[in-house]
Amino acid sequence: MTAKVIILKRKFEGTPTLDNFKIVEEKLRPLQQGEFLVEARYISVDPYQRVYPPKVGQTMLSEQVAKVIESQNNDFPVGSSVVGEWGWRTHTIAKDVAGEFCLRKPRLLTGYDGLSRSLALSVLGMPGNAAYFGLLHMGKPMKGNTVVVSSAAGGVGTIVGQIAKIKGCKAVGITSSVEKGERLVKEVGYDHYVSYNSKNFEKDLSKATKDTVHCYFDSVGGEISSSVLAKMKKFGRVVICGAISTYNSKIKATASEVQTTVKVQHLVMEGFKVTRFKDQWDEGIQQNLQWLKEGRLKPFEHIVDGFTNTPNAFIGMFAGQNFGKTIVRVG
Ligand SMILES: NC(=O)C1=CN([C@@H]2O[C@H](COP(=O)(O)OP(=O)(O)OC[C@H]3O[C@@H](n4cnc5c(N)ncnc54)[C@H](OP(=O)(O)O)[C@@H]3O)[C@@H](O)[C@H]2O)C=CC1
Ligand SMILES: CCCCCC(=O)/C=C/[C@H]1[C@H](O)CC(=O)[C@@H]1CCCCCCC(=O)O
Repeated sequence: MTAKVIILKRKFEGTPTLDNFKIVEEKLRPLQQGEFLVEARYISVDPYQRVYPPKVGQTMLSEQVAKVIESQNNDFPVGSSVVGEWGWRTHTIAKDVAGEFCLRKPRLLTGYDGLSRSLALSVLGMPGNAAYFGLLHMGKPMKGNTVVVSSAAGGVGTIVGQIAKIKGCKAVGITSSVEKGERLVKEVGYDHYVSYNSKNFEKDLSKATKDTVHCYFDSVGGEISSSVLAKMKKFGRVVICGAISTYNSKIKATASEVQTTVKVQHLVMEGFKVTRFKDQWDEGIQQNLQWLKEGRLKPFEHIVDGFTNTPNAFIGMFAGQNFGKTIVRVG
């Protein structure tokens, strides 16, 4: 068996380009006891792969949903579907990770009858839990609150907006264009959208929020966030999920002055990495699954076909080509 593997050929500098990646072939040896051979079905591309890249020459990191096609491990029989951290590669000799549940441990996908297994990389996986725990544990949205979400049309943002609505809030989504904004309202259920590329951004944001933001779920940072912070209500909560507007910057971003607003408005600003919730992981997955089955949570996935298109999917995500979670469907 020969695997196709995408490695980091050149260190990222600025926005990723095709030249950062190389596809190589790797001949796989026969399985040993305890191992199983997985064939990728869906590969996740995520902003963190830009922030925490592998060393040059090594495989791009990521989770994937795969099928077991050969096995020397009774816990992972041939034909089963698994999610695991195998990176941008078509085939992998996998083994279990000793000990308790962790995100590095291969997990069998069960209970997916009638559902696409790609959901394990979106609503029923890491982005779903970032939305669930980030909004509910830190954003603490209360009925009637106005919740603003940046990168609202993305993998995490499409879920945050829906959970905010489930909790009885008014949801305002920020995105790059009118087209994506209209989809946020019509398809996702946001009450309003604001395009950060509009020359009336400040005015539009004021109108959509009535200058009263109780909770800001921030995935972008930078100037967009300065504008939202200026509209926070006293004792508001700011959840720092990410800062994608800075990830491709060649100059290290310095902190802008938020102290005055945070002080004057008595804001609580809290950041998180979703891995912090590993001990409660299943709570988020099960709640999102229940909402999905009840039709209260809709999955939004931007599916890109073909393994060799994985770098394009990654690059496209930074250019905002996605609506929902970017996932590569292999083969
Ligand atoms: N804290 C945690 O544990 C986790 C954090 N994250 C973070 O959440 C954020 C969203 O991740 P994810 O949902 O996977 O990705 P998305 O699906 O949201 O994709 C990225 C989006 O970012 C937007 N974007 C790109 N460049 C800029 C820019 N310069 N300014 C504003 N928006 C920009 C684009 O949308 P648009 O067209 O609207 O510009 C693009 O679609 C990231 O910051 C990521 O690092 C994700 C998972 C877990
Ligand atoms: C905590 C960031 C570590 C990044 C590198 C890494 O170890 C990735 C681990 C992922 C694992 O494959 C399954 C996951 O869910 C992990 C990613 C968690 C991402 C958290 C931070 C995301 C961000 O800042 O965009």
